Amino acid sequence: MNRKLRIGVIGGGIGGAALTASLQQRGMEAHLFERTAAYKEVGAGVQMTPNAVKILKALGLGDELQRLGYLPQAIVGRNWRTGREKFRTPLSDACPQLFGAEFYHLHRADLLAMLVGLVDPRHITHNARCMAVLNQDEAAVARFDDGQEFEADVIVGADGVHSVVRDALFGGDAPRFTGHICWRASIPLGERPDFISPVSAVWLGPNGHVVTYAISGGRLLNIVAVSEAADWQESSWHLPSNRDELMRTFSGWHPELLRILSCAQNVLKWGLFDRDPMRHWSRGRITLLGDAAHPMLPFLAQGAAMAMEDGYVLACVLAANAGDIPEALRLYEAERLPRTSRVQLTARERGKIYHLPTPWQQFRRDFSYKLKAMMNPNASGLEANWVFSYDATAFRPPDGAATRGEPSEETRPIPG
Ligand SMILES: Cc1cc2nc3c(=O)[nH]c(=O)nc-3n(C[C@H](O)[C@H](O)[C@H](O)COP(=O)(O)OP(=O)(O)OC[C@H]3O[C@@H](n4cnc5c(N)ncnc54)[C@H](O)[C@@H]3O)c2cc1C
Repeated sequence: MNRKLRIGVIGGGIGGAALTASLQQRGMEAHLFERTAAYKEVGAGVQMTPNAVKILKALGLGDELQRLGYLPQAIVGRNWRTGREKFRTPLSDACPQLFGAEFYHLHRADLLAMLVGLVDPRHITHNARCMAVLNQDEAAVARFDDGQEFEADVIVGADGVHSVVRDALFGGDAPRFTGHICWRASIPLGERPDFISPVSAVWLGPNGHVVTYAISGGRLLNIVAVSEAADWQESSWHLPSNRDELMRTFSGWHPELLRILSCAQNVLKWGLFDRDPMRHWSRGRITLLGDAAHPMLPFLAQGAAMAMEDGYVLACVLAANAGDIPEALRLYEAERLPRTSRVQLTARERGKIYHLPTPWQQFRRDFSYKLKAMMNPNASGLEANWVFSYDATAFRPPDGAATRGEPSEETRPIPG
Protein backbone atom coordinates (compact mmCIF):
# COMPACT_ATOMS: atom_id res chain seq x y z
CA MET A 1 0.00 0.00 0.00
CA ASN A 2 1.66 3.25 -1.02
CA ARG A 3 -0.94 5.82 -0.02
CA LYS A 4 -1.30 7.03 3.57
CA LEU A 5 -3.60 4.99 5.78
CA ARG A 6 -6.72 6.96 6.78
CA ILE A 7 -8.13 6.35 10.25
CA GLY A 8 -11.28 7.71 11.89
CA VAL A 9 -11.22 7.86 15.69
CA ILE A 10 -14.64 8.15 17.39
CA GLY A 11 -14.31 9.79 20.82
CA GLY A 12 -11.80 12.43 21.84
CA GLY A 13 -11.15 11.31 25.44
CA ILE A 14 -7.79 10.24 26.80
CA GLY A 15 -7.69 7.04 24.71
CA GLY A 16 -8.85 8.59 21.44
CA ALA A 17 -6.45 11.53 21.80
CA ALA A 18 -3.50 9.23 22.62
CA LEU A 19 -4.27 7.08 19.58
CA THR A 20 -4.68 10.01 17.20
CA ALA A 21 -1.43 11.59 18.42
CA SER A 22 0.40 8.26 18.02
CA LEU A 23 -0.98 7.74 14.50
CA GLN A 24 -0.08 11.25 13.40
CA GLN A 25 3.40 10.83 14.87
CA ARG A 26 3.83 7.83 12.58
CA GLY A 27 2.73 9.82 9.53
CA MET A 28 -0.78 8.37 9.22
CA GLU A 29 -3.85 10.44 8.38
CA ALA A 30 -6.01 10.29 11.50
CA HIS A 31 -9.14 12.29 12.24
CA LEU A 32 -10.69 12.62 15.69
CA PHE A 33 -14.49 13.00 16.12
CA GLU A 34 -15.78 14.21 19.50
CA ARG A 35 -19.47 14.60 20.33
CA THR A 36 -19.05 17.54 22.74
CA ALA A 37 -18.70 21.13 21.59
CA ALA A 38 -15.50 21.69 23.58
CA TYR A 39 -13.35 19.85 26.07
CA LYS A 40 -14.66 20.13 29.62
CA GLU A 41 -12.85 17.64 31.87
CA VAL A 42 -13.97 17.24 35.46
CA GLY A 43 -11.72 18.82 38.07
CA ALA A 44 -10.32 15.55 39.27
CA GLY A 45 -7.00 13.81 39.45
CA VAL A 46 -5.61 10.84 37.65
CA GLN A 47 -2.73 8.62 38.73
CA MET A 48 -0.23 8.06 35.96
CA THR A 49 1.65 4.89 36.82
CA PRO A 50 5.04 4.09 35.23
CA ASN A 51 3.49 2.08 32.37
CA ALA A 52 1.45 5.17 31.40
CA VAL A 53 4.33 7.60 31.97
CA LYS A 54 6.47 5.66 29.47
CA ILE A 55 3.88 6.39 26.77
CA LEU A 56 3.59 10.08 27.64
CA LYS A 57 7.36 10.38 27.41
CA ALA A 58 7.47 8.48 24.09
CA LEU A 59 4.91 10.96 22.77
CA GLY A 60 7.26 13.80 23.73
CA LEU A 61 5.39 14.95 26.83
CA GLY A 62 8.17 14.43 29.41
CA ASP A 63 8.69 18.16 30.04
CA GLU A 64 4.95 18.81 30.34
CA LEU A 65 4.67 15.99 32.83
CA GLN A 66 7.41 17.49 34.96
CA ARG A 67 5.78 20.91 34.79
CA LEU A 68 2.19 19.84 35.55
CA GLY A 69 2.56 16.60 37.45
CA TYR A 70 3.04 15.91 41.13
CA LEU A 71 5.53 13.26 42.24
CA PRO A 72 4.29 11.47 45.35
CA GLN A 73 6.98 10.11 47.64
CA ALA A 74 4.91 7.13 48.72
CA ILE A 75 1.41 5.89 49.29
CA VAL A 76 0.35 4.80 52.74
CA GLY A 77 -2.57 2.54 53.57
CA ARG A 78 -4.42 3.61 56.74
CA ASN A 79 -7.11 2.04 58.86
CA TRP A 80 -10.49 3.79 58.47
CA ARG A 81 -11.17 3.97 62.22
CA THR A 82 -7.82 4.08 64.03
CA GLY A 83 -5.86 5.93 61.34
CA ARG A 84 -3.02 3.46 61.90
CA GLU A 85 -0.62 2.96 59.00
CA LYS A 86 -1.08 -0.50 57.43
CA PHE A 87 1.40 -0.36 54.55
CA ARG A 88 3.71 2.12 52.92
CA THR A 89 4.71 1.76 49.27
CA PRO A 90 7.57 4.03 48.17
CA LEU A 91 6.95 5.56 44.75
CA SER A 92 9.26 8.44 43.79
CA ASP A 93 12.47 6.53 44.51
CA ALA A 94 11.29 3.02 43.72
CA CYS A 95 9.44 3.48 40.42
CA PRO A 96 12.22 4.92 38.23
CA GLN A 97 14.60 2.32 39.60
CA LEU A 98 12.29 -0.65 39.13
CA PHE A 99 10.30 0.35 36.05
CA GLY A 100 12.34 3.03 34.29
CA ALA A 101 9.69 5.72 34.77
CA GLU A 102 8.13 7.85 37.48
CA PHE A 103 4.70 7.66 39.11
CA TYR A 104 2.88 11.00 38.70
CA HIS A 105 -0.38 12.50 39.88
CA LEU A 106 -1.99 14.76 37.28
CA HIS A 107 -5.10 16.84 36.85
CA ARG A 108 -7.31 15.08 34.27
CA ALA A 109 -7.81 18.31 32.35
CA ASP A 110 -4.02 18.73 32.09
CA LEU A 111 -3.58 15.17 30.85
CA LEU A 112 -6.27 15.57 28.21
CA ALA A 113 -4.94 18.97 27.13
CA MET A 114 -1.42 17.53 26.80
CA LEU A 115 -2.63 14.69 24.56
CA VAL A 116 -5.03 16.79 22.48
CA GLY A 117 -2.28 19.40 22.10
CA LEU A 118 -0.31 16.83 20.09
CA VAL A 119 -3.11 16.37 17.57
CA ASP A 120 -3.22 18.56 14.46
CA PRO A 121 -6.30 20.76 15.20
CA ARG A 122 -7.35 20.56 11.55
CA HIS A 123 -8.04 16.89 12.23
CA ILE A 124 -10.37 17.32 15.19
CA THR A 125 -14.13 17.74 14.68
CA HIS A 126 -16.30 18.68 17.67
CA ASN A 127 -20.10 18.35 17.80
CA ALA A 128 -19.71 15.09 15.90
CA ARG A 129 -21.84 12.43 17.57
CA CYS A 130 -21.36 9.08 15.90
CA MET A 131 -24.64 7.19 15.43
CA ALA A 132 -23.53 4.15 13.46
CA VAL A 133 -20.52 2.45 11.90
CA LEU A 134 -20.40 -0.09 9.10
CA ASN A 135 -17.90 -2.23 7.24
CA GLN A 136 -17.75 -2.13 3.45
CA ASP A 137 -15.50 -4.20 1.15
CA GLU A 138 -12.53 -1.85 1.09
CA ALA A 139 -13.46 0.72 3.72
CA ALA A 140 -15.21 1.42 7.00
CA VAL A 141 -17.76 4.20 7.42
CA ALA A 142 -18.86 6.24 10.43
CA ARG A 143 -22.21 8.08 10.34
CA PHE A 144 -22.88 11.17 12.45
CA ASP A 145 -26.03 12.76 13.80
CA ASP A 146 -25.90 15.62 11.27
CA GLY A 147 -26.07 13.11 8.40
CA GLN A 148 -22.36 13.42 7.53
CA GLU A 149 -20.29 10.30 6.83
CA PHE A 150 -16.58 9.64 7.16
CA GLU A 151 -14.98 6.87 5.11
CA ALA A 152 -11.66 5.44 6.24
CA ASP A 153 -9.39 2.40 6.06
CA VAL A 154 -9.99 1.82 9.77
CA ILE A 155 -12.53 3.18 12.27
CA VAL A 156 -11.71 3.01 15.99
CA GLY A 157 -14.38 3.30 18.67
CA ALA A 158 -12.78 5.20 21.55
CA ASP A 159 -16.18 6.42 22.70
CA GLY A 160 -16.12 5.29 26.31
CA VAL A 161 -18.10 2.90 28.49
CA HIS A 162 -21.43 3.52 26.68
CA SER A 163 -19.84 2.98 23.27
CA VAL A 164 -22.06 3.28 20.20
CA VAL A 165 -19.33 1.63 18.13
CA ARG A 166 -19.22 -1.37 20.43
CA ASP A 167 -22.99 -1.73 20.29
CA ALA A 168 -22.91 -1.58 16.47
CA LEU A 169 -20.24 -4.30 16.31
CA PHE A 170 -21.30 -6.65 19.07
CA GLY A 171 -24.86 -5.75 20.11
CA GLY A 172 -26.19 -3.83 23.03
CA ASP A 173 -24.87 -5.56 26.10
CA ALA A 174 -25.34 -2.69 28.57
CA PRO A 175 -22.57 -2.19 31.16
CA ARG A 176 -23.72 -3.35 34.59
CA PHE A 177 -23.71 -1.39 37.82
CA THR A 178 -20.88 -2.81 39.93
CA GLY A 179 -22.33 -1.96 43.34
CA HIS A 180 -19.92 0.95 43.83
CA ILE A 181 -20.48 4.68 43.97
CA CYS A 182 -17.49 6.93 43.62
CA TRP A 183 -17.24 10.53 44.84
CA ARG A 184 -14.68 12.86 43.32
CA ALA A 185 -13.88 16.16 45.01
CA SER A 186 -10.98 18.54 45.43
CA ILE A 187 -9.64 21.07 47.92
CA PRO A 188 -7.66 24.12 46.80
CA LEU A 189 -4.55 23.98 48.97
CA GLY A 190 -3.61 27.64 48.86
CA GLU A 191 -4.88 28.49 52.35
CA ARG A 192 -4.40 25.03 53.79
CA PRO A 193 -0.71 24.21 53.57
CA ASP A 194 -1.13 21.69 56.40
CA PHE A 195 -3.10 19.46 54.00
CA ILE A 196 -0.20 19.20 51.58
CA SER A 197 1.61 15.97 52.01
CA PRO A 198 4.10 14.44 49.62
CA VAL A 199 2.61 11.13 50.69
CA SER A 200 -0.67 9.94 49.21
CA ALA A 201 -3.11 8.10 51.41
CA VAL A 202 -5.58 5.30 50.95
CA TRP A 203 -7.97 4.83 53.87
CA LEU A 204 -9.25 1.26 53.93
CA GLY A 205 -12.60 0.68 55.56
CA PRO A 206 -15.51 -1.67 55.61
CA ASN A 207 -17.43 -1.45 52.32
CA GLY A 208 -15.45 1.52 51.06
CA HIS A 209 -12.13 3.34 50.71
CA VAL A 210 -10.92 6.91 50.27
CA VAL A 211 -7.82 8.04 48.37
CA THR A 212 -6.29 11.50 48.74
CA TYR A 213 -3.39 12.91 46.75
CA ALA A 214 -2.04 16.21 45.54
CA ILE A 215 -2.31 17.31 41.91
CA SER A 216 -1.65 20.45 39.88
CA GLY A 217 1.86 20.90 41.25
CA GLY A 218 0.51 20.63 44.83
CA ARG A 219 -2.14 23.35 44.44
CA LEU A 220 -5.10 20.96 44.72
CA LEU A 221 -5.86 17.96 46.88
CA ASN A 222 -7.77 15.30 44.94
CA ILE A 223 -10.25 13.09 46.76
CA VAL A 224 -11.63 9.81 45.45
CA ALA A 225 -14.07 8.17 47.85
CA VAL A 226 -15.74 4.86 47.07
CA SER A 227 -18.64 3.25 48.91
CA GLU A 228 -20.78 0.25 48.17
CA ALA A 229 -24.45 0.59 47.25
CA ALA A 230 -27.17 -1.82 46.24
CA ASP A 231 -28.32 0.12 43.22
CA TRP A 232 -27.86 3.15 40.99
CA GLN A 233 -31.30 4.42 40.02
CA GLU A 234 -30.19 7.64 38.37
CA SER A 235 -30.63 8.07 34.64
CA SER A 236 -27.26 9.81 34.34
CA TRP A 237 -24.14 7.85 35.31
CA HIS A 238 -22.68 10.84 37.14
CA LEU A 239 -24.34 13.56 39.21
CA PRO A 240 -23.51 16.63 41.25
CA SER A 241 -23.32 15.78 44.94
CA ASN A 242 -22.33 17.78 48.00
CA ARG A 243 -20.11 17.76 51.06
CA ASP A 244 -22.96 16.78 53.42
CA GLU A 245 -23.78 13.64 51.48
CA LEU A 246 -20.10 12.74 51.38
CA MET A 247 -19.69 13.31 55.14
CA ARG A 248 -22.83 11.29 55.87
CA THR A 249 -21.58 8.37 53.82
CA PHE A 250 -18.27 8.26 55.67
CA SER A 251 -19.50 9.18 59.14
CA GLY A 252 -17.67 7.27 61.86
CA TRP A 253 -14.38 7.25 59.90
CA HIS A 254 -11.19 8.69 61.43
CA PRO A 255 -11.40 12.41 62.45
CA GLU A 256 -8.38 13.29 60.31
CA LEU A 257 -10.13 12.00 57.21
CA LEU A 258 -13.40 13.70 58.18
CA ARG A 259 -11.54 16.99 58.58
CA ILE A 260 -10.35 16.63 54.98
CA LEU A 261 -13.83 15.68 53.70
CA SER A 262 -15.35 18.65 55.53
CA CYS A 263 -13.34 20.95 53.23
CA ALA A 264 -14.24 19.12 50.01
CA GLN A 265 -15.38 21.23 47.07
CA ASN A 266 -16.82 20.39 43.63
CA VAL A 267 -18.27 17.11 44.85
CA LEU A 268 -19.52 14.79 42.09
CA LYS A 269 -20.65 11.21 42.33
CA TRP A 270 -20.48 8.39 39.80
CA GLY A 271 -22.16 5.05 39.59
CA LEU A 272 -19.37 2.69 38.60
CA PHE A 273 -20.17 0.34 35.72
CA ASP A 274 -18.16 -2.35 34.00
CA ARG A 275 -18.52 -5.41 31.78
CA ASP A 276 -16.88 -8.78 31.66
CA PRO A 277 -13.84 -8.91 29.39
CA MET A 278 -14.75 -9.40 25.74
CA ARG A 279 -13.40 -12.17 23.49
CA HIS A 280 -12.85 -9.82 20.51
CA TRP A 281 -12.83 -6.12 19.91
CA SER A 282 -12.74 -6.00 16.11
CA ARG A 283 -15.03 -6.72 13.17
CA GLY A 284 -13.71 -6.13 9.66
CA ARG A 285 -12.03 -2.72 9.63
CA ILE A 286 -13.56 -1.47 12.86
CA THR A 287 -12.13 -1.95 16.34
CA LEU A 288 -12.40 -0.65 19.90
CA LEU A 289 -10.08 0.95 22.41
CA GLY A 290 -10.08 2.10 26.04
CA ASP A 291 -13.29 2.00 28.09
CA ALA A 292 -15.27 1.13 24.93
CA ALA A 293 -13.38 -2.17 24.87
CA HIS A 294 -12.79 -2.77 28.56
CA PRO A 295 -14.58 -0.52 31.08
CA MET A 296 -13.07 -1.23 34.47
CA LEU A 297 -13.32 -0.32 38.11
CA PRO A 298 -10.85 2.43 39.05
CA PHE A 299 -9.27 0.48 41.95
CA LEU A 300 -5.99 -0.13 40.14
CA ALA A 301 -5.98 3.39 38.65
CA GLN A 302 -5.46 1.86 35.21
CA GLY A 303 -8.42 2.81 32.96
CA ALA A 304 -6.72 5.79 31.34
CA ALA A 305 -3.36 4.02 31.32
CA MET A 306 -4.89 1.03 29.49
CA ALA A 307 -6.58 3.34 26.97
CA MET A 308 -3.23 5.03 26.26
CA GLU A 309 -1.41 1.69 25.97
CA ASP A 310 -4.10 0.48 23.53
CA GLY A 311 -3.66 3.62 21.43
CA TYR A 312 0.12 3.36 21.30
CA VAL A 313 0.10 -0.33 20.34
CA LEU A 314 -2.68 0.10 17.77
CA ALA A 315 -0.76 2.90 16.04
CA CYS A 316 2.30 0.68 16.01
CA VAL A 317 0.56 -2.33 14.37
CA LEU A 318 -1.24 -0.15 11.83
CA ALA A 319 2.03 1.48 10.81
CA ALA A 320 3.69 -1.91 10.41
CA ASN A 321 0.76 -3.62 8.62
CA ALA A 322 -0.78 -0.85 6.55
CA GLY A 323 -1.46 -3.28 3.68
CA ASP A 324 -3.21 -5.88 5.81
CA ILE A 325 -5.76 -4.37 8.19
CA PRO A 326 -7.26 -7.66 9.45
CA GLU A 327 -3.76 -8.83 10.39
CA ALA A 328 -3.02 -5.49 12.10
CA LEU A 329 -6.20 -5.76 14.18
CA ARG A 330 -5.46 -9.40 15.01
CA LEU A 331 -2.00 -8.39 16.29
CA TYR A 332 -3.53 -5.54 18.26
CA GLU A 333 -5.99 -7.84 20.02
CA ALA A 334 -3.32 -10.49 20.63
CA GLU A 335 -1.16 -7.94 22.41
CA ARG A 336 -3.83 -6.00 24.28
CA LEU A 337 -6.76 -8.26 25.10
CA PRO A 338 -5.01 -10.60 27.59
CA ARG A 339 -3.45 -7.72 29.50
CA THR A 340 -6.53 -5.51 29.73
CA SER A 341 -8.72 -8.49 30.70
CA ARG A 342 -6.35 -9.33 33.51
CA VAL A 343 -6.27 -5.73 34.70
CA GLN A 344 -10.10 -5.55 34.57
CA LEU A 345 -10.49 -8.65 36.72
CA THR A 346 -7.70 -7.67 39.11
CA ALA A 347 -9.34 -4.27 39.64
CA ARG A 348 -12.53 -6.05 40.71
CA GLU A 349 -10.57 -8.20 43.15
CA ARG A 350 -8.76 -5.14 44.51
CA GLY A 351 -12.12 -3.63 45.43
CA LYS A 352 -13.03 -6.72 47.46
CA ILE A 353 -9.70 -6.62 49.32
CA TYR A 354 -10.00 -2.89 50.04
CA HIS A 355 -13.59 -3.18 51.26
CA LEU A 356 -13.48 -6.23 53.53
CA PRO A 357 -16.53 -5.84 55.77
CA THR A 358 -15.54 -7.39 59.11
CA PRO A 359 -12.77 -6.34 61.54
CA TRP A 360 -11.41 -9.91 61.52
CA GLN A 361 -11.05 -9.96 57.71
CA GLN A 362 -9.43 -6.51 57.82
CA PHE A 363 -7.05 -7.66 60.54
CA ARG A 364 -5.95 -10.67 58.46
CA ARG A 365 -5.41 -8.49 55.38
CA ASP A 366 -3.41 -5.89 57.34
CA PHE A 367 -1.38 -8.59 59.06
CA SER A 368 -0.40 -10.06 55.70
CA TYR A 369 0.89 -6.61 54.60
CA LYS A 370 2.95 -6.42 57.81
CA LEU A 371 4.29 -9.93 57.39
CA LYS A 372 5.44 -9.28 53.81
CA ALA A 373 7.19 -6.07 54.90
CA MET A 374 8.85 -7.83 57.85
CA MET A 375 10.06 -10.78 55.76
CA ASN A 376 11.64 -8.53 53.17
CA PRO A 377 12.38 -5.17 54.82
CA ASN A 378 14.54 -3.87 51.97
CA ALA A 379 12.01 -4.55 49.25
CA SER A 380 9.68 -1.82 48.04
CA GLY A 381 6.83 -4.28 47.60
CA LEU A 382 6.57 -3.26 43.94
CA GLU A 383 9.27 -5.58 42.60
CA ALA A 384 6.95 -8.05 40.89
CA ASN A 385 4.32 -5.53 39.85
CA TRP A 386 3.20 -6.78 36.43
CA VAL A 387 0.95 -3.76 35.80
CA PHE A 388 3.71 -1.17 36.15
CA SER A 389 6.44 -3.20 34.42
CA TYR A 390 4.67 -3.40 31.04
CA ASP A 391 6.19 -1.15 28.39
CA ALA A 392 3.96 -0.50 25.37
CA THR A 393 6.72 1.57 23.80
CA ALA A 394 8.90 -1.56 23.60
CA PHE A 395 6.24 -3.43 21.61
CA ARG A 396 7.43 -4.47 18.16
CA PRO A 397 5.02 -6.24 15.82
CA PRO A 398 4.69 -8.94 14.67
CA ASP A 399 7.05 -11.04 16.81
CA GLY A 400 6.39 -9.15 20.02
CA ALA A 401 2.65 -9.72 19.74
CA ALA A 402 2.99 -13.43 19.23
CA THR A 403 5.52 -14.05 21.96
CA ARG A 404 4.68 -11.64 24.72
CA GLY A 405 3.43 -13.32 27.87
CA GLU A 406 2.02 -11.85 31.03
CA PRO A 407 4.61 -11.29 33.75
CA SER A 408 4.75 -12.78 37.16
CA GLU A 409 2.36 -12.52 40.07
CA GLU A 410 1.43 -9.27 41.76
CA THR A 411 2.64 -9.23 45.35
CA ARG A 412 1.50 -6.05 46.96
CA PRO A 413 -1.37 -3.59 46.60
CA ILE A 414 -0.96 -1.13 43.81
CA PRO A 415 -1.88 2.36 44.93
CA GLY A 416 -5.49 2.94 43.93
C1 LIG B 1 -13.60 7.65 39.70
C2 LIG B 1 -12.61 7.28 38.65
C3 LIG B 1 -11.24 7.40 38.91
C4 LIG B 1 -10.29 7.04 37.94
N1 LIG B 1 -8.96 7.16 38.20
C5 LIG B 1 -8.05 6.76 37.26
C6 LIG B 1 -6.65 6.86 37.51
O1 LIG B 1 -6.21 7.32 38.57
N2 LIG B 1 -5.79 6.41 36.53
C7 LIG B 1 -6.24 5.88 35.35
O2 LIG B 1 -5.43 5.46 34.50
N3 LIG B 1 -7.58 5.80 35.09
C8 LIG B 1 -8.48 6.22 36.00
N4 LIG B 1 -9.82 6.14 35.75
C9 LIG B 1 -10.30 5.58 34.47
C10 LIG B 1 -10.26 6.56 33.32
O3 LIG B 1 -10.87 7.77 33.66
C11 LIG B 1 -10.97 5.98 32.10
O4 LIG B 1 -10.67 4.63 31.98
C12 LIG B 1 -10.51 6.74 30.86
O5 LIG B 1 -10.98 8.05 30.90
C13 LIG B 1 -11.02 6.04 29.60
O6 LIG B 1 -10.66 6.81 28.50
P1 LIG B 1 -11.44 6.62 27.13
O7 LIG B 1 -10.81 7.58 26.18
O8 LIG B 1 -11.48 5.19 26.76
O9 LIG B 1 -12.96 7.01 27.44
P2 LIG B 1 -13.59 8.40 27.92
O10 LIG B 1 -12.65 9.15 28.78
O11 LIG B 1 -14.93 8.08 28.45
O12 LIG B 1 -13.74 9.22 26.57
C14 LIG B 1 -14.72 8.91 25.62
C15 LIG B 1 -14.94 10.13 24.73
O13 LIG B 1 -15.81 9.78 23.66
C16 LIG B 1 -16.78 10.78 23.50
N5 LIG B 1 -17.96 10.12 22.91
C17 LIG B 1 -18.81 9.26 23.52
N6 LIG B 1 -19.73 8.83 22.66
C18 LIG B 1 -19.47 9.43 21.46
C19 LIG B 1 -20.09 9.37 20.18
N7 LIG B 1 -21.17 8.61 19.94
N8 LIG B 1 -19.56 10.09 19.16
C20 LIG B 1 -18.45 10.87 19.38
N9 LIG B 1 -17.83 10.97 20.60
C21 LIG B 1 -18.34 10.25 21.61
C22 LIG B 1 -17.02 11.32 24.91
O14 LIG B 1 -17.58 12.62 24.89
C23 LIG B 1 -15.60 11.29 25.48
O15 LIG B 1 -14.89 12.48 25.19
C24 LIG B 1 -10.76 6.54 36.69
C25 LIG B 1 -12.14 6.46 36.42
C26 LIG B 1 -13.06 6.82 37.40
C27 LIG B 1 -14.55 6.72 37.10
